[in-house]
Amino acid sequence: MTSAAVESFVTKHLDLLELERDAEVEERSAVEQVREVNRFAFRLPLVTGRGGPRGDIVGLYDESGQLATGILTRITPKLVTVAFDESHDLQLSLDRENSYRLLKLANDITYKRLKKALITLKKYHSGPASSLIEVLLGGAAPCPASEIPPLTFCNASLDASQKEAVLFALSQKELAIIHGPPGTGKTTTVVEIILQAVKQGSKVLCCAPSNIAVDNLVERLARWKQRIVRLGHPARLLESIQRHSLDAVLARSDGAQIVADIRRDIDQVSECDPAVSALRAACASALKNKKTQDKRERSDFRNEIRLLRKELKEREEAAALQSLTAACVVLATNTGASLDGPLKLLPDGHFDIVVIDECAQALEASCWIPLLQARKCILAGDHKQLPPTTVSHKAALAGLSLSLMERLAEEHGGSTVRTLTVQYRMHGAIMQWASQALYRGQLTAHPSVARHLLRDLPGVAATEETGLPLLLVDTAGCGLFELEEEDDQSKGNPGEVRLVSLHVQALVDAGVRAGDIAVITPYNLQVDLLRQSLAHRHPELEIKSVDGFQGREKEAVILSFVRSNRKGEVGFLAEDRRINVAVTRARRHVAVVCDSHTVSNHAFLKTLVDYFTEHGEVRTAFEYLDDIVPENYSHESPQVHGQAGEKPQGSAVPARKAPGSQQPVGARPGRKKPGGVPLGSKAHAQPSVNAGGPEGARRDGADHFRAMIAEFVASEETQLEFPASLNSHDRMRVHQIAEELGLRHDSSGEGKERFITVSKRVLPAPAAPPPPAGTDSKAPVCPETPSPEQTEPPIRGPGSRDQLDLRALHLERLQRARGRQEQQTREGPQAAGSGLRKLPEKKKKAKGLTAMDLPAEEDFDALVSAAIKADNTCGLAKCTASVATLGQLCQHCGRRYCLSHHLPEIHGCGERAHTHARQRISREGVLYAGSGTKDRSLDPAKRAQLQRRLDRKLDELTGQRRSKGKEKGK
Ligand SMILES: Nc1ncnc2c1ncn2[C@@H]1O[C@H](COP(=O)(O)OP(=O)(O)OP(=O)(O)O)[C@@H](O)[C@H]1O
Ligand SMILES: [Zn+2]
Ligand SMILES: [Zn+2]
Repeated sequence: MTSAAVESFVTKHLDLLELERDAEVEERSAVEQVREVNRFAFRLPLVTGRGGPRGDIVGLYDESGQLATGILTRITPKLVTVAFDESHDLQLSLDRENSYRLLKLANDITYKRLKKALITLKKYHSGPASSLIEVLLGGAAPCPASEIPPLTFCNASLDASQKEAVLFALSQKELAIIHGPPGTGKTTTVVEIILQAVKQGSKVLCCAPSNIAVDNLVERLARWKQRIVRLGHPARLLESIQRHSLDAVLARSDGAQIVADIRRDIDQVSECDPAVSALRAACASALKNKKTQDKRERSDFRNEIRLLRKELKEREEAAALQSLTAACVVLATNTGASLDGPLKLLPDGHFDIVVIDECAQALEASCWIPLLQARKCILAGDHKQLPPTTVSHKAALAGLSLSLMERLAEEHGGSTVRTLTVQYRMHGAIMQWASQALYRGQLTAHPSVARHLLRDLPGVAATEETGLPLLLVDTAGCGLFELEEEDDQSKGNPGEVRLVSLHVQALVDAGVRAGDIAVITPYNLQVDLLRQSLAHRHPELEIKSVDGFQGREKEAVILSFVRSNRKGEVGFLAEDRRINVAVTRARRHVAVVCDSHTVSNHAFLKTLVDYFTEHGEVRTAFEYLDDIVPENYSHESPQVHGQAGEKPQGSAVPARKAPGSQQPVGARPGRKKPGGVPLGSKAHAQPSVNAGGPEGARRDGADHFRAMIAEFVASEETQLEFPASLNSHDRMRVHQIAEELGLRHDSSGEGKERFITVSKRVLPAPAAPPPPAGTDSKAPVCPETPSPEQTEPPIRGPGSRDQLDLRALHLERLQRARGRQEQQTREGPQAAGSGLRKLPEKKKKAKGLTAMDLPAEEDFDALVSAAIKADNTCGLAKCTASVATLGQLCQHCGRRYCLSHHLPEIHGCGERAHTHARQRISREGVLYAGSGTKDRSLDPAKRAQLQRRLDRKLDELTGQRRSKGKEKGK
């Protein structure tokens, strides 16, 4: 039974590895195109260390082909250090003017080791791992757990779920799985298990897929003064733990002196070899010996060297065996535990337990390298986070990315699994989403973190932002669309880049260190765009796709989900586990920047958006950006004038008021009910938690708000105040509806006090065209209000004041807001007290759209009379030319101008035209002729993309991810 299962498992995985390898080779040839050696400072010559090359193998090429092969020993953003094989050292003379390519060569050793492990597994007949194989592959039930004596925990602060996991792991006979959701102290628990096992006299082989994870364990175990040995090339280990490497341990061992003596002997003899001495002409003794050489002597030298080398090898192996035997815990990457390395020196059955940490991120084949060396295994990890990285999509789908841990957790269910349930990282509100979405609601937040906020950090001010664990900045309805790049799969969204950078700035201004903030986005193009706009301002800020963050944490995390389009297309968006990792990196604050309307078509992201909507603060992008145009209007053609016949004749157009003086003297204050029941209080009766953009909003509870606002529009009221008790998503809807209807909508107040005021707009004179004949002059200056059932953007019939261009209104409003702010600055704080609550200065700056003065009814009267009076003459105040037949409509201000004044720049719309063009660029990612910025804006994106590919490749090489180590055994 087992053998058949093993055989089919092995056959399948050998095939999958083959697929994966082919894909890797293919990808490499794509990457190599961008890797030009002359981008790096090149250090030559670099000499290999003892024991031969162990890092990633690279080839150096010029146009003529391969010049040399070597190994990467160090990579920094500016410098790649390569150790070339000694034979090349003196032949290589690189010309700095020339361009070279450095290619990573196929990592054969890793594949060889993986295959070898699988084949050994297939052939395994009897040995310590026999019953483990039965349990892991043959579907055999694990043996009943053994009784263990009560423990004294080394780490007294373990929580109940951690203690339970330790007891469970120790008592299991073959298999124990420790499932550690984010921040639950999985490594803490694994360390305790190892300490206890060692106390019981066990020998432990401890592995993880990546060098960084292994180093982490070494560090944590070293604190407990354990006898540990870390396998692997010292150059690939963190400096702090290099002293635990086998090489370092050997250097301190008894045999070290003898080994050093032999080594010196070899060197001395070698110097007498003519081939070597030619390279060491400077050596005086070599020169002397050279004279005495003859063929016979030469062969004597060679023999002597051979003997010395043999003795050296024996001595070194004896010393290594001694060190390994003395160690209680041996640590290595999965592939580093291969039996073609130092572990071959140990007798079969030396280890009692194999521990594999981060097991859910390891290829199962790589786990079998250590697994075959013990009778019992303890696997730790979280299969709800990222699976092992694979290059071949096909192989991944066929099962290569299914980790051993995930497979077993599914097959055996709870009987072999213990889950850690107390997490020590996230604010409770951040944790709760992940807990519900992925961990069956099992997680609880430790009291030390449950309520911690950014504002609790030293040096961080208590602003609104630093008091929020969850913030959703919604671009739904704001027209901040993703870029459409036909030639690339990746997506970018410049509007989201702007929002992210405003939010980063708000946090940094409040005193949050940029190094405590991560910006995470699933699309690589967006990573590039974000870096372009943020990296220079905040060098410490980490901007990455999700993968680089696994296993790490940040005080604040900002997510940009990018997708925003009219079709509501999400296509590929990060998979659920990747989103889980992204959110759960955050300790105190998560901000999601997205188009809730588009993104809610992704089932899992919808749970996130819904959760934030219900439990977090929701703001619309309107609150951040003052030059955006509501999506609904962006595809409407400019309103056409032409009902000249309907326009009643009016009096002279009043002169434009000076900036900052829109409010006529004696204006009645807008309707406001401080302390009383706000007008919109009934809006609260129907809160809805469903996320959605404008269209979505229209379908559900937003109908209620729409109806209320419609009622308001039809009334004589100038202002409608919504209660602060509205949840933030409802507030967002109110913003959206008001925006659609061309109403002013302002948020004021802080936190729980935050409320929205919707008010009617005022057009500064010379104003919009007149209302249709017969309309009450007090009728609202708004487009016709759609009925609640209406599912299309409002359509203005010929009878309505369709000349009102909403875009213009929007911009007009912004202009007034600015004027108002300037006025306030001029007049001092007293002037601000007139209407709404005043917001802190900083916030005003950040959002641009804060407290504005309310329009007074006189404004409406003035507006209406202006409108009535707008006749067939040019829109420019001083110009009386007729526009009845030859006029041109300005799409920015919605007025008609004579042919001499129709250009935006001439009649005063230049700024708006510019804004509009910029908006279009950010919306459509297109630059139109004449803008003159194409080169600056697009090419860097491309360049950054290449840079990003390179970075990714380099990241891989540094071995943070799945180790592709191929340490060459001695
Ligand atoms: N019982 C405990 N009491 C207090 N703090 C704890 C406890 N267990 C873990 N922690 C803390 O929680 C943090 C995470 O612990 P650890 O590194 O062990 O987690 P992890 O699960 O391995 O993390 P990840 O899986 O996210 O990489 C550490 O700061 C650790 O000190
Ligand atoms: Zn204009
Ligand atoms: Zn004119």
